[in-house]
Amino acid sequence: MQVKAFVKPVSGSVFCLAASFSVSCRSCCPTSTVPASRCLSVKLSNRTPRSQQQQPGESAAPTKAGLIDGKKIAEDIRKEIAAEVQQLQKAAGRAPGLAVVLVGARKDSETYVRSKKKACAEVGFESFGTDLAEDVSQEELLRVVAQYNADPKVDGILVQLPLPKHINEQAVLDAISLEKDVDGFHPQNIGSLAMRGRNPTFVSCTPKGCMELLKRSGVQVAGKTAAVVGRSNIVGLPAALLLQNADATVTMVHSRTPNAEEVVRAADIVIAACGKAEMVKGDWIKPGAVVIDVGINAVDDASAKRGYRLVGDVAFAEAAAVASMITPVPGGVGPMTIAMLLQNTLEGYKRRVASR
Ligand SMILES: Nc1nc2c(c(=O)[nH]1)N[C@@H](CN(C=O)c1ccc(C(=O)N[C@@H](CCC(=O)O)C(=O)O)cc1)CN2
Ligand SMILES: [Mg+2]
Repeated sequence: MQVKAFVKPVSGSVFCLAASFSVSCRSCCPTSTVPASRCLSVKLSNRTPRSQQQQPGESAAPTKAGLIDGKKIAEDIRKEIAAEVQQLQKAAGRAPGLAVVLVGARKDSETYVRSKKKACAEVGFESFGTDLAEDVSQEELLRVVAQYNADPKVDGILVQLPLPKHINEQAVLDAISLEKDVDGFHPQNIGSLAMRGRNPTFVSCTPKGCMELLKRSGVQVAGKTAAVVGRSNIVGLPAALLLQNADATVTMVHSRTPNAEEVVRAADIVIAACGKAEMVKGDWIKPGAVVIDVGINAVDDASAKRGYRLVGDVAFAEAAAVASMITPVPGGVGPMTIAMLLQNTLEGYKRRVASR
């Protein structure tokens, strides 16, 4: 079996799965603490002339994939944001502000909202929160959104999804001011993404996080073939548009695609966001492809502490044996969603401060 080395300098986040390192060496990452003598990447790249080495996303013989460490990349981004906030807030006279609206008591939503507020505190943002009962009226929810739209201390607003069935979700998302739509779910933001020459005010966090993972892992997107599995407004559609805007040739795969496996197998870059546990199998993956797994699915596991474990939309072990790089679940795309939310809020803050 040919084992490939990473040759492009990448952030401290793609690490050698085969060598079981949790951080990479300095040839992979300038800030890494692993000595080069222990790094599989270095050993292998010493063997092959640089010009002959395979780039991430280019096809080659089967290989052990490098892990794209979203948790570490998200941490790096939070540090960058914290440093920028420190610099900006004195002149601005206030910190960036994010308002988080939670409806009901879903455990997962409560966890995500808590994580978002914690992340705000970590980077020096002010967070505002409104928790509403499961049976809140749409009118009351819209009133809360309108209040935050008018609040000068609030740069970003998000309503945690999913919402209870009796609420018209799209009507609520449409009510968030375009300038504060840090989730990027407003139809005008998605529409602008689809049009050449128009930039959205905000790009939705999960697809933006996928692109950031590719960028910080040294994956060249331009000229590559990409498959996006899933066509949701929140992830699949914007992810496909972002890849296309980055000059990839993109095919979307969904439940009515007759030749899904074939389409995915032709792709240099795969973004899996179909919400079905381990649906994308190892033999769907083109050797050397880069795999970004958006799925977070809980599967029963009596041996796990919580009684379940999380898996992605990709059969990880099988795909990792074929891909050149892959994101894990957990610790891949998930943490990037919150890092991108912070980045969007900072962008909104900077625009609002500059326009005063
Ligand atoms: N208004 C929004 N609602 C929802 C969004 C969103 O972007 N905006 N996305 C998801 C939930 N979500 C953030 O809200 C989110 C999901 C997962 C993670 C994450 O870091 N997951 C961890 C695993 C966590 C665990 O152990 O359970 C990981 O993948 O490593 C962060 C944010 C739906 N709603
Ligand atoms: Mg556009």
